Formats: sequence, C-alpha cells, structure tokens
Amino acid sequence: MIELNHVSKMYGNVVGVNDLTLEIPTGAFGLIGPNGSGKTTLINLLIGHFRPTLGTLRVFDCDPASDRRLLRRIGLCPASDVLYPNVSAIEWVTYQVRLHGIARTESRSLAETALETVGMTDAMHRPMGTYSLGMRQRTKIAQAIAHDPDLLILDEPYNGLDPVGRNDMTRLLKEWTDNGRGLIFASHVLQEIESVTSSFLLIHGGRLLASGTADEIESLLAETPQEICLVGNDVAKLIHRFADVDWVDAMDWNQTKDELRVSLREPMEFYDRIATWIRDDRLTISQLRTPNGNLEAVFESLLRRHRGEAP
Ligand SMILES: Nc1ncnc2c1ncn2[C@@H]1O[C@H](COP(=O)(O)OP(=O)(O)OP(=O)(O)O)[C@@H](O)[C@H]1O
Repeated sequence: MIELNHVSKMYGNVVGVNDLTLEIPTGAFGLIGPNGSGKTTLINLLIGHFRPTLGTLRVFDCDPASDRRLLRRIGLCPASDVLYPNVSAIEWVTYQVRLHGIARTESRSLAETALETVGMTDAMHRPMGTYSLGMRQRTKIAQAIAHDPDLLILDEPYNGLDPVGRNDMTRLLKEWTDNGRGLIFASHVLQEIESVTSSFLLIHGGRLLASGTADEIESLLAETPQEICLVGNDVAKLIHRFADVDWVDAMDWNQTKDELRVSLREPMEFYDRIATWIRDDRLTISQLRTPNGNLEAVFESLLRRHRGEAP
C-alpha cells in the first residue's frame, strides 16, 4: 500500500521526518509517537501535500506529490479544525466530495450516506458553528469517507471526543478495517490505537523506532532497559537481592525510605523473580510502578538503543 525509501522532510533547519524507509501493506496501522515526532509530516507526505526533501515514496504505486488522481483513493481527516461556522455539514461534505470530480447529485447522496454512518443525520442541516467538538470531529470523518476511498488517514481522530464518541469512533474504524481497507491512524495515545488495530509504527524525532504488532513491540520493550519503582514498608529488604544480580544498573531511595527506584538492564529477569523474592522473604510491598512505562519514556529508551547508547 505504501513504500518509503530513505524519505526525509526538512523545514529549513528543522527535521520533520528523518531517513524513513518502510513498507506498509494493506491493513490498519497505528502511527504512534509523542508530540513533534513527525506524524503529521509523514501524513502530509503521504497525501502529496509535501514533497520529500530527500528520498522517494509511493502510495498505491503512485507518487503522491505529482499524481493528484491518488487523492480520490485517499480519505484524510486532519487534526486541525477545518470547518466553516456558517456552512452546514451536508453542504460542506457535498462540496468536498465534488472536489474529487464527482457529479453534484451523486456527491450529495454520498455525503448523506457518510453523515448517516457517523450519526450526524439529524444535525447535518445546521450550521457547523453550532456543533460540539465531537460533532465536528464526526463531520470531518464523514468528509474523509464519503468518496469511498481505499485508504483512510486520520490525524488524532479521538481529539475532543467524550467516552460515547470514542466508543462510536472505535466501532466505525473497526468496521472500516474489517472491510479490508487501509487505515493509517496517528495518535500519541497507545490505548486509542490498540482499541482499533494491533499493528503499530512507532516514530520519534522523525525516525522509525519500531514497527510490528503490539506483542512484538511489547517483547521489544521487555528487552529494553527501564526503571521501576517499588513502594512499601519492606522495600529496604529487597536491596540485597538487587545487589546480588548483574542486571541492575542503579538504585535510588526517596527520603522516607519507603520507595525504591531500580534501573533494570534486563526487565524480564526482574519480572521473573520479583514475586518469588516477595513471597520467600514475606515482604510487604504495596506498589510496583514503572515510572518510565509511559510512552514517551519508552520512546526515549528505544531511542537510546537506536543510537547504540543502550544494549
Ligand atoms: N511548518 C513547519 N515549520 C517548521 N517546523 C515544523 C513545521 N511543521 C512541523 N515542524 C517540526 O517538525 C517536527 C515534526 O512535527 P510534526 O507536526 O510532524 O509532529 P507530530 O508528531 O505530528 O506532532 P503533534 O503530535 O504535536 O501533532 C517538529 O519538530 C515540528 O516542530
């Protein structure tokens, strides 16, 4: 579906994406990375909005920057709010469909169907300025799917949605992928992507850090050095256990000595043993936290490994 060959995009001196080489087969993929990692830049390259500064890319075997017919096969839901306050959803979506060269009557009927799919039929004649954020988001999705594209590209589609809206969005995206069509879905929240697809592309600093299924990435992370934090009255009694193994890099106390941070070179070794140690030594440990279990820190870990700074 998509092929990138050493693609870089520079904004003057700022790197948007950096030497990306990847092949994405037809299917659903979550594009995940912290703010500023290059997700939107990559999306803009895929839709031909930008040309790569270096390298080449193909989408459905076309060059997006020069073959404008490709846009007919792509539905884009950008992160930015692009709606006009005095225009109704039906007018706006019909207009967007017409831009693909589809006749007026057919465009209107496609727009109505798409707005119905996202649950906007009742409100579609009202000016969009009166819509809630969730309604605007659903209208943007309707615009993206109305011309029946083969590949849907969404930039942060869950932004501003309440739990009901999120649930509806997940259902809609799952139906889309169940029909065998392509989906690229950018987010910086892992759970949002996990609810729709198990295939990920992780980017950071414009570079691809890892790709694969959630299981593959989880096992990669399990092999990636990380820091854990143990909390409880008996954490001091674990120190001799950590001192005896060679996969602990550092330990650090808090002031009240009931919280111990441990830097692990081989996290799986730790997870294999910790329960046995606590049971055998009859310890009271109330919490096990992974302070760098959040995605951004995991990215940092992967990035260090990518640079050859970590094993
Ligand atoms: N028009 C621009 N001019 C200069 N720098 C830019 C421009 N657009 C993006 N950048 C820079 O390129 C890098 C990648 O930005 P990009 O918007 O692609 O990331 P992102 O992953 O989509 O971030 P976010 O999640 O915050 O939307 C960042 O360092 C950003 O500051």
